[in-house]
Amino acid sequence: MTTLRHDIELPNNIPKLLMEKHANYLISYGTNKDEYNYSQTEHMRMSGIYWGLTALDLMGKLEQTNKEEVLEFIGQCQSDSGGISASIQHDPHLLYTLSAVQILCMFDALDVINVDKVVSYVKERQRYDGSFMGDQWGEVDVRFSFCAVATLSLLNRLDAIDVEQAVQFVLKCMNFDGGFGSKPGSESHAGLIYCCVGLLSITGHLHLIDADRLGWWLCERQLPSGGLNGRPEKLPDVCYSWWVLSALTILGRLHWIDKKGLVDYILICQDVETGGFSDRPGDMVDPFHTLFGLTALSLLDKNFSLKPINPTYCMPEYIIDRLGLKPSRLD
Ligand SMILES: CN(C(=O)[C@H](Cc1cnc[nH]1)NC(=O)OCc1ccccc1)[C@@H](Cc1ccccc1)C(=O)N[C@@H](Cc1c[nH]c2ccccc12)C(=O)NO
Ligand SMILES: [Zn+2]
Repeated sequence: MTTLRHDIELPNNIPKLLMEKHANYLISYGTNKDEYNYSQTEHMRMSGIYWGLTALDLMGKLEQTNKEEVLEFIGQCQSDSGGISASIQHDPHLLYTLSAVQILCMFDALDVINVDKVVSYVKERQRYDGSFMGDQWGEVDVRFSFCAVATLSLLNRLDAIDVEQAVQFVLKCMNFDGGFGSKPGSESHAGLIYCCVGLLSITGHLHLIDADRLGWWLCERQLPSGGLNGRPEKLPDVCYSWWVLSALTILGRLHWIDKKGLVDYILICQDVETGGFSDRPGDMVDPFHTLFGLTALSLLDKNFSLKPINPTYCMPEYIIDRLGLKPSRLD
């Protein structure tokens, strides 16, 4: 009897990587500010800027962006608490504090913010059990542990928090399937696995992971269409290419994936008219899926002439090298 599998059929003509169209899509996305989609994403604007700039840098187009305008915006988003918000006058949060620090590292412009106050904001988010709250309202999620550790390591200030306790909380989120959920007892999810593997890579604790069991769960995400999903029984989605591939790369098991099948799936998700990538063929494109389509292709095949991406930080490798950071990987 046939088991129902959510998946999609791939057309037979696969377009090549349309880099110029993607660069033009991202550059024009930030310019017409009254455009509907732009206005609907104000609550995550800082992350949106990080997605666009990282994608443009991978394509060698960072110098075509308005650096001064971005730096001015970030300076206005740091609150008295030291935390950074998604947009001006919004509440600060670890998610956007990370995005802002990632952008400033790419532009080599950390002087536009008060770094000491960022460090104290992050430090104040850690709880007695090692976990982190995203903001002052107290939601706990292992995503925020990654935000805290990634932010402080980019600032070379990991000394400000209890790293051992942070690692202990991540281990409590590990499930019998080798994966990780958002809190102890939560279901394994590729995005949270990326956060937990990334944190353990930064702190040098990858040896605590069952790499074969987790690697197996991750490569089980690949469907007949070649695409990857984020959990069993879900549809494929371009952004899960990144969450799964970055974790597999850190675990030294990227070769467990059928690369050709995945490359074809990602290329089919390009919009050949407007530029940009969508989650599935035919859907609306957005900067989020455009970044994660490009970062996945960068990990899969050097011949796409994209700059190498660091799997732990989701930032161009040359930036991580410039900062002298060496996140660990299993070989
Ligand atoms: C809030 N987000 C999500 O929940 C997306 C929604 C989605 C896209 N495609 C299917 N669902 N999901 C998502 O990012 O899931 C991956 C994930 C989940 C948890 C932790 C890390 C990654 C997206 C935004 C979004 C909303 C709706 C549609 C498209 C993008 C989002 O901001 N994701 C975060 C995920 C993330 C990346 N790095 C991280 C580091 C720490 C914590 C989170 C992230 C992001 O990209 N930040 O820079
Ligand atoms: Zn997606």
